[in-house]
Amino acid sequence: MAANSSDCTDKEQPKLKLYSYWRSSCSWRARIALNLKGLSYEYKAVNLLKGEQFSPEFSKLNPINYVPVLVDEDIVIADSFAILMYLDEKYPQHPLLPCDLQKKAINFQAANIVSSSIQPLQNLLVLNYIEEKLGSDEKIAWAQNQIGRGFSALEKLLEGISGRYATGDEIYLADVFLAPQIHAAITRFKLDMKVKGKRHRQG
Ligand SMILES: N[C@@H](CCC(=O)N[C@@H](CS)C(=O)NCC(=O)O)C(=O)O
Repeated sequence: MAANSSDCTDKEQPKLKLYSYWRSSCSWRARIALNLKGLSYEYKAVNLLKGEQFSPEFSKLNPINYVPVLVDEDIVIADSFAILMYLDEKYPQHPLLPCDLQKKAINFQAANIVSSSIQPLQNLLVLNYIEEKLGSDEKIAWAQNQIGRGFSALEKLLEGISGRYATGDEIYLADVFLAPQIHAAITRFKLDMKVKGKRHRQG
C-alpha cells in the first residue's frame, strides 16, 4: 500500500532549545553549528552576569551551571563539544568533521586546545576569583597569557594545514571553536593577534 502524506517519514525538525548567553564563547560554538546546519531553534537566554546559571530551573538542566545546554525533546546535552557531536550525527548536513583521518584528528586537537587549555582558564569563575584576590590588572594579564599560550600551540598545530579556514578551505570543528575564542581574545582581552609565536610568559 502506498504511504499517504500523513505517515510519510519526512517529519518536521523537532523544536530544539538552546540555553545560551550572548557573550559566552561556548554557547557561540553551539550557535555556529546550528546555523551551519540550517537548524532552527528556540533561544533561551541565560544571563551569566545576573547569575541566572544558578537558578533552580537551570541547575536541573546542568548541575555544573554552565551554558550552553541543548534540549532536543527529552534529550538534554550540557556541554558544547557533546552538543556539536550530537548535532553532527543527527543532522549530517554540513559535516563538522572531514573524512580525512589526519585532518579529523587535527580538528579534534584544535577544538580541545580551545576547550580544555584556553577557555576554562579564562572563564568567568576563574577571572572573578583572580580579580578578587589580585586585582583587575592581574586578571587581564592572566587571561592574555593563557590565551597566548594556546594560540601559539594552535599556530604550530595548523602550520602547513590551514587554508582559508583552520584545516583547509572548508569550515570544520576547529573553526567552530576558534572563531569565538579569537573574537574574545581581541574584543574582551585586547590580545595583539598580529604578534606571531611567543605571546606568553613561560610557566
Ligand atoms: N566544557 C563546557 C564549558 C562551559 C562553560 O565554561 N561555559 C561558560 C561560558 S563560555 C559559563 O557558563 N560560565 C559561567 C560561569 O563561569 O559562572 C562547554 O564547552 O560547554
